[in-house]
Amino acid sequence: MVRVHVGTTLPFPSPPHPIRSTILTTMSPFSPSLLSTTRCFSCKIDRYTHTSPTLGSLPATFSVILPPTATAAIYWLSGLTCTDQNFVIKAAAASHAHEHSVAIICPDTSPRGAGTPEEDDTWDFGTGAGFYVDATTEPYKKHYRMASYVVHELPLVVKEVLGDKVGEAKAIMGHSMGGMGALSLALRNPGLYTSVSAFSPIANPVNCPWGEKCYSKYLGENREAWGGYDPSVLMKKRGEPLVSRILVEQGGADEFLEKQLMTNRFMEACTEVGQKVTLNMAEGYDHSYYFIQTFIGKHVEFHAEQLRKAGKTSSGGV
Ligand SMILES: N[C@@H](CCC(=O)N[C@@H](CSC=O)C(=O)NCC(=O)O)C(=O)O
Repeated sequence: MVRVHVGTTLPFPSPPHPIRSTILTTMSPFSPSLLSTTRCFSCKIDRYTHTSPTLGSLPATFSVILPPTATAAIYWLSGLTCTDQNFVIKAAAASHAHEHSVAIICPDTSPRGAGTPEEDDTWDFGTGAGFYVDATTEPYKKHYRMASYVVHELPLVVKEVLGDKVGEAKAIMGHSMGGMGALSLALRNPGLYTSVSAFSPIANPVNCPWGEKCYSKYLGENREAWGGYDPSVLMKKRGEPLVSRILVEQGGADEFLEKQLMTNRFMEACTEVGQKVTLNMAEGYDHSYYFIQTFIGKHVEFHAEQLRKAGKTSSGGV
């Protein structure tokens, strides 16, 4: 096989010369491959695996709901215990993706097989509980880097498998730990996501048992550092609105609301800085995917509208 470094001048005409394209593809550090493909409404539901340099060279998996007319993408971040598939199977989002011509990209919730202490002992730490942070402590910091994975690496892999189909424009949404991740990553990267929404987010992780358990291990005992991944702390620290409006969906019968989620803390932070936020308290709904399935159409429509208004462009992030 001919090996070349990206950037080397090749003795071939410019793309789309097929030989040149083939050679550059073999140089990818991600080596993505399609695990499965199926169809739902007009959408393809594709599942990919790839090598993830960001996650310490472990294999990573993600799913894509892809309507043929998609021109932009919404990233969906799932909650504790999920893989890339919970949303695809349980949220019934394909008809909405089809209706609004947006792709939905679903990453996994943690690295898998990192081999770090206690990662498979409990459901709310380690595997399935990456919390969308970049760990700073040993031995987690080599693999537990879901913030950088979602913000930096995954869009590159998506571009590699979809080409320019969904462009650069991105929105982000998520559930519970993933709702927290969506809000935090949007706040950490102003301008990167055109819009942000959350279902039952863990709104103030530095002050709840799930957050305390994970952040003390991933980020160490200095609680100041935890605030870098806390939507309420980040919003207050920012001191001004992030986007024109944030959408939050919260079940009134959610079993985790008082002890873990504390949605009111995020609402208070938004009020303090003048951030417009719409909180829909949905009476009778719990924390499950039945709740998500009920309201996902509204969120896809919200993001599609913001992406359209933004003219499908956004700037790079940190
Ligand atoms: N231990 C239980 C509860 C786990 C749970 O409810 N997980 C939620 C997210 S909670 C916050 O991030 C979830 O989305 N579960 C997946 C699903 O498909 O419902 C358990 O293990 O079930």
